Amino acid sequence: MGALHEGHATLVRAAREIAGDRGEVVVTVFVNPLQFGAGEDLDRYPRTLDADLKIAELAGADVVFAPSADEVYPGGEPQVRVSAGPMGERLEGSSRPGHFDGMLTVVAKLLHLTRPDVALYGQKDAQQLALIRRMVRDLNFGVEIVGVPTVREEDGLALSSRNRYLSAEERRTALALSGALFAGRDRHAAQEALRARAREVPATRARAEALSAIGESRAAADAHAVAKAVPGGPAGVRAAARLVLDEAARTKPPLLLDYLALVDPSDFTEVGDDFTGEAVLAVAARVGTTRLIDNIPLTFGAAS
Ligand SMILES: Nc1ncnc2c1ncn2[C@@H]1O[C@H](COP(=O)(O)OP(=O)(O)OP(=O)(O)O)[C@@H](O)[C@H]1O
Ligand SMILES: CC(C)(CO)[C@@H](O)C(=O)[O-]
Ligand code: BAL
Repeated sequence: MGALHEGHATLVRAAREIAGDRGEVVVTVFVNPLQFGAGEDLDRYPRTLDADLKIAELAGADVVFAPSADEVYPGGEPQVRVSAGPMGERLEGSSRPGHFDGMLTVVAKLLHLTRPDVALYGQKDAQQLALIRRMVRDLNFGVEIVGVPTVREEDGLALSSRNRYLSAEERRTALALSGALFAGRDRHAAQEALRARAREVPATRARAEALSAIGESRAAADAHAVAKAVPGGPAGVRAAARLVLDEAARTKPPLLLDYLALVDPSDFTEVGDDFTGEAVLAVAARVGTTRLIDNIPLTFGAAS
C-alpha cells in the first residue's frame, strides 16, 4: 500500500533475485479503499510516493505501478467482488469485516493488470498471504505466490507503515506484540527440548527411578517429570504469550488486545492440544489509535 520501509524493500530484493537480470520487477503502490472499514485509517494512511519511488528503485524495481482509485475502480465501487469465504471471517476478518473481500478483490485486479509470473507478499500479514494463496489455487490464477519472512527492528518490532503513527511511549508498549510472540516461541522451544529429553528415558516410573541413579539419566528423568507437569503444547505457548500481553495491558499507555491465537495456517482455525505440524502464533492489538498485527510460525513435533 506504499509508505515503503525495509520490509517492502526486502520483498523487492527477493523479487529481483527471482526475476534475474532478464526479468522485470514491478512494485504496486495503492492504498485500496475497498479493504478499509468505516472508522479505519484510510484518510490518514501515509502516502509517500516520492520516497517510495527511491526505495523501490534502490531495491531493484524496474517499474512502480501507482494508480489512482479512479483508475483502479473507474465505475466506482465494483459490484462483483472476490469473497474470502470462512477463512476471511476469522481473526483479522472478524475484527475488520469485509477487509479480506476488499483485499482479495484488489489483489485479483492488480495481478490481472500486471500479469506477473511470481508475486511476493510478506508473512507479516500471514492471513492475507494464506488467503491470496487460497484464491490463486481455488480460482486458478496462473501465478506463483512466494511468502517473505517478516523483517523486524533490532528490538523485535515488526516493520509496518503504521509504526509511524506511534509516539515513543506507544512504541515501547507496542513491543509487547513481538515480545509475546517471542515468549510463546521460547516456551515452545523449551517444551520441545523437554519432550525430546523425556523421549530418551523409559516412560515407566520404576525404570526412570532406576536410571536416575546415573547423573545424565537423572536429568532426563527430571525432564520427563517436568514435561509432564507444565502445561504443554499449544496451551503452554498461548499462556506464555498472554502473560506478556497482560502485563502490557497494565502499562501506560496500555495495550488493548484484540486477539491472540495459535492457528492452523491452512484455514486460520485455532489448533487443538494434540496438534502437530506448522502453526502460526498471531496477535493483534491497539496502542493509542494505532492497530498493529504480528505473528510467528511454530512447528509442533509429533506427540511423544
Ligand atoms: N515487516 C515486514 N516484513 C516483510 N514483509 C512485510 C513487512 N511489512 C509489510 N510487508 C509486506 O509488504 C506488502 C505490502 O504491505 P503493506 O503496504 O500493507 O505494508 P505494511 O507496512 O504491513 O502496512 P500496514 O502496517 O499499514 O498494514 C505485504 O505483502 C506485506 O505483508
Ligand atoms: C495485498 C495488498 C497489496 C492489497 O491491497 C495490501 O493489503 C498490502 O500491501 O498488504
Ligand atoms: N497490510 C495489510 C493491509 C491492511 O492493513 O489493510
